[in-house]
Amino acid sequence: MNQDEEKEATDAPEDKRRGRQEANKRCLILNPTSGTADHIDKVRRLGTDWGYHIKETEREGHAVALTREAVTDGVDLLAVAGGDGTLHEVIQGLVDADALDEVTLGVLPAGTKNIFATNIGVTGIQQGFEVLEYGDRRRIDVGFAGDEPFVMSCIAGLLANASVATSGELKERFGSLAFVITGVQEVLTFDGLNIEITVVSNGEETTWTGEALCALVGNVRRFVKQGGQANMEDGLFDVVIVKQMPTSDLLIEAVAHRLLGHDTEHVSHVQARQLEIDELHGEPIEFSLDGEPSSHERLVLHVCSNALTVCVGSEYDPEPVEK
Ligand SMILES: Nc1ncnc2c1ncn2[C@@H]1O[C@H](COP(=O)(O)OP(=O)(O)OP(=O)(O)O)[C@@H](O)[C@H]1O
Repeated sequence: MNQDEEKEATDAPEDKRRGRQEANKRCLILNPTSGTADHIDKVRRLGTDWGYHIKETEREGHAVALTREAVTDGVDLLAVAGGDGTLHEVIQGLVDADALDEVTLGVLPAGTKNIFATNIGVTGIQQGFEVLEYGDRRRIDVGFAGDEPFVMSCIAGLLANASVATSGELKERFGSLAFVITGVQEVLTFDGLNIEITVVSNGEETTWTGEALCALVGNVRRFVKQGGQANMEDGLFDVVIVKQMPTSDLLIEAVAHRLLGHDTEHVSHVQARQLEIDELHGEPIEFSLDGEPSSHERLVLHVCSNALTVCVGSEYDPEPVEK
């Protein structure tokens, strides 16, 4: 019995219904195909116990429309059972309905990677329901790439190709490691990006032009040093530019940066409220927005500060210290 199941076995249903009075209209959007799809019965059962109206997705992109419907229904507590892709669609639905500040959002990790859930201290489905009920509410930043919202990251270049190219089968077998495996395969064939990046930081504009392996823009995720959770409430992106370098240096740089926490020659890190990424030769750049692919020659990114209320677990740290 895992921790989640142990806790579930000791919780009486009447305790579950003793929720917050103010959250009187609740809806749960369930992706029955995410992860290994073994969460369906558990989410349906617990969702009903906790008093949620459950809407199940029937196809790719469906969570956008279901979220818009939930807003029209006047829902004020919205649970998302799925992975990061489902969450991305729900955020898009909230933006479409102009309702980012009208609902309180909680996640029930039922995907493959569940990066967002992990970063806000939600580790299991049962615990996720409890966090929705009793957890702290925090207002986090939402990033926009053009007019498309993202909460975790916008990645251009090598890692975008890797995260998009990672097959469902690989993800199922290897989880997080699948991204690393695909990344190593991709690095051998990747040509690099010819880009200009203009960053607005502390009111000052700085431009970087050159050949890059990738540009990583994190809201919830931090990519430098040991990575981990970024400050999601500071109104700033964590921007990392990894310059083009010989493949043989790449691993050394990655190890120095991630494991040893050293700054390295080929990696620039800056915090910014807004940035523009332009391809210099008019070629489209492949981006990954919260893991979903998109393609642009030019992208303007900005942060909407403290735009979304989310239910966070006790492990969530509003001001994580960079390690
Ligand atoms: N009924 C459905 N049939 C097929 N695809 C669906 C259905 N409902 C949702 N989807 C799609 O499933 C995709 C994957 O969902 P999601 O990203 O949440 O799970 P995951 O890939 O397992 O997890 P993670 O993104 O955390 O690694 C999304 O792109 C979504 O559009």
